[in-house]
Amino acid sequence: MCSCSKNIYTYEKLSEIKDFLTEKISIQPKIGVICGSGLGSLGNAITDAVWINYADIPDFPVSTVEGHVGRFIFGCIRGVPVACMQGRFHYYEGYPLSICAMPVRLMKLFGISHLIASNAAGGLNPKYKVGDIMLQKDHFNLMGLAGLGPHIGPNDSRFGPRFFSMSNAYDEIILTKAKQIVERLNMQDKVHEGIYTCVGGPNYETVADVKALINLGVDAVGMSTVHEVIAARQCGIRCFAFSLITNVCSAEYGVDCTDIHSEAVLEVGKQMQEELQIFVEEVVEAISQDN
Ligand SMILES: O=P(O)(O)O[C@@H]1C[C@H](O)[C@@H](CO)O1
Ligand code: HPA
Repeated sequence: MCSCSKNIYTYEKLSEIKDFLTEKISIQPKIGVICGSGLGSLGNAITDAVWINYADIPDFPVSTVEGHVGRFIFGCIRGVPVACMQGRFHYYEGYPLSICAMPVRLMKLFGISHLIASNAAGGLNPKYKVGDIMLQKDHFNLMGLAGLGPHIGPNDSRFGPRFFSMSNAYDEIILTKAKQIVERLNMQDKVHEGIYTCVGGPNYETVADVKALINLGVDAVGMSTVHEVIAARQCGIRCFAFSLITNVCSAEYGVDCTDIHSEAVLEVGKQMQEELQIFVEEVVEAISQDN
């Protein structure tokens, strides 16, 4: 499969999926939340929840990765209606980027105005430690430079214009509010602001990869989010994203990095789940007050 293969998730198909889901829920989500690897517990913040497994949605892909439950939760966080994805789709699972980003377009059809995306990532910035959080100030679109994207192929303008700016991809107002929340929750010692990039994976990076990414000004590396934010910006959704640093990437040969594996990534998510849940609740509340 390649990123430019025919996109079966047309506007009409996504409208059908939306109608199917609408019959099962009683809220109209305003904010979309995507839980990263090991961060599914962010869904615990949701009240009046309705869970819908991806496997039960006609023509929907399924999550094949551990740490991604594979379901939507529709409900409220602090009274704000949300659609939460407990599990996303990754390029390395064999899904083209158009499918990886498809749920963002689906959530747009529900009327979401904002997206909160989270991910597990490796720290490239030498200041980052395991368990730290990086608020995404921007991303470096490495896969895009290689000609891969969620929007390659015919453009349906109902999902946004063919050409669009990515210069304010991460909303400055939400980022400022998130930084205020960090101070209020006394998390400033472990929170940074930085640049994320997405690689194809599923292997982690070589030392040469790490050195190159550092030279490119990237602070954390993962395997998601960038294409979701591109699809979101194309259709006018305001974005906020953060990375949980689950491991640090070595830029030196001879350092034993065999502790980088998916179980370790999930374990860090587990350790941080309560703190991150409160953080996300606060961000949702702050976004809702902004509108
Ligand atoms: O879904 P995210 O981006 O959080 O997942 C990251 C990247 C890989 O899927 C996995 C690596 O362990 O975590
Ligand atoms: N590299 C890429 N993706 C990741 C990493 C990493 O080191 N850690 C968690 N997801």
